[in-house]
Amino acid sequence: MNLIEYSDREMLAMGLADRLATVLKLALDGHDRVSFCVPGGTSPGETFSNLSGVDLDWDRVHVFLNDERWVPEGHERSNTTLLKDTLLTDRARRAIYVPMANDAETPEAGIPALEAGLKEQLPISVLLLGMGTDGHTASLFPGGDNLAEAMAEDAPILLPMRTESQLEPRITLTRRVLADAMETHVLIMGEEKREVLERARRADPMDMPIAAFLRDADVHWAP
Ligand SMILES: O=C(O)[C@H](O)[C@@H](O)[C@H](O)[C@H](O)COP(=O)(O)O
Repeated sequence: MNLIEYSDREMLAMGLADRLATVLKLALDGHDRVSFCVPGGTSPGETFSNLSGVDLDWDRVHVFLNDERWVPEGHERSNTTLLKDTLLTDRARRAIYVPMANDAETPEAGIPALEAGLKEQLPISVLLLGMGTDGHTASLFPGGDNLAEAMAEDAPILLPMRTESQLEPRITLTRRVLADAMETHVLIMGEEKREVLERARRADPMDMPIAAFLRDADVHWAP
């Protein structure tokens, strides 16, 4: 793991956007198209806004989420809405959005169509992950009802995930899909998450799923 510390959150949002732009450019130099997989939640908004203004061949960049909360688009907890409002705007409006949500009633009903679209995006070229204070990443939650299946080597691309700590059902890319990424960056902010990160470095991924992705990752942190 490579830890990159920034003096504050604004510097992180600038530095991380810059780093992601560089790795996306490098990937675009070597490939006709690249896939860029990003988290939802509250942390990445400013980084996304900075990145959206970068001059890149966005029309060759396929963007999708790590995971989604099963709520309608436009809902305040919709990661898709966050992505469209903060990243897929400005220059990055030309990027190709790959859906991680649809209007099916349940995750189980929605997943087959989403998997069909995601299949051709793998392996992920550039992966950005977030982390929760319980050590979850994407929607790989400690204690999640499908965690064992989602962490397995033979997991499907996507699985539903339900857990008591979360209001609504989720869908998540599984461990093997995320772990296959060519390049992994993790975004965390605040002292509490820094302590969680230190614990996660020695943890069993079934207890703290972020542990499965740290070894080769660049972790970007600000207080
Ligand atoms: O939908 C989500 O919530 C995520 O994609 C999730 O894995 C997130 O990255 C972490 O929970 C951190 O969330 P915060 O940035 O809100 O702390």
